[in-house]
Amino acid sequence: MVRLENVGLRYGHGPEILKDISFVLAPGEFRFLTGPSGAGKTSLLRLLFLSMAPTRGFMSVFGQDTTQIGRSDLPLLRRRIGIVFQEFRLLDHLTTYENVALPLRVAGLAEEKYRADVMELLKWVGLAEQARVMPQVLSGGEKQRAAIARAVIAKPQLLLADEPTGNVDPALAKRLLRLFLELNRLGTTVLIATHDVQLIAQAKMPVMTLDQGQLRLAA
Ligand SMILES: Nc1ncnc2c1ncn2[C@@H]1O[C@H](COP(=O)(O)OP(=O)(O)OP(=O)(O)O)[C@@H](O)[C@H]1O
Repeated sequence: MVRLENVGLRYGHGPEILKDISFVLAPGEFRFLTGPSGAGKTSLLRLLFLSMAPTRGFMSVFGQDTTQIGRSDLPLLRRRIGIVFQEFRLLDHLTTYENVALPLRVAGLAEEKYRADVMELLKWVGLAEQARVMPQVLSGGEKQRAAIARAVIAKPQLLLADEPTGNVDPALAKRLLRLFLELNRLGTTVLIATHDVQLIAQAKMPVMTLDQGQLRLAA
């Protein structure tokens, strides 16, 4: 699904912030990515979402060498990835419902085919009442849940999530974890960057730790 070999990353002429990162994420795996603030977790997710290219090393996503992926290939490849950004990135001109439904609309599905699924997922993440409101009026935790719902609605092959429980209480975090685990059970490969030790303890899934740009894998 994902392979990195001795990947390094620097921003401009700055210091190398990811150093010799090597790991394989096999199809169907569920892993956490943790590490201190500034360790490079978001940067690693940016690489996997193909928002940036490594400055050295080899990387492949869905079996494709990322240096061979052209700009025009990106939209189709990204449709296979669900992503929860730390800053949510909801579209301001769409309602919560429309934001969550967007991946299905983009995939060409007719609304009558997905309306019930979107409403059910909104209910599951506790946003049924907010379906018709615009993102500006949502709280931080509500925005986060909308972003998660949008990332999982199309059952992507790969789910990348950056601090997906950073804005919700422990009970909701537990509920969201169930959503990620269920998605994984249905076949999605999952990588979650988080500081949430409770979440990691509950999931009992492998943890990769980034420290000063270097990766350690702990069981
Ligand atoms: N666009 C950028 N330009 C220059 N430096 C950047 C950029 N984005 C991140 N960095 C630097 O890269 C390093 C890693 O940042 P990154 O956001 O990947 O860490 P993180 O582990 O996700 O941190 P946090 O847990 O606080 O979100 C930091 O030193 C940061 O200042």
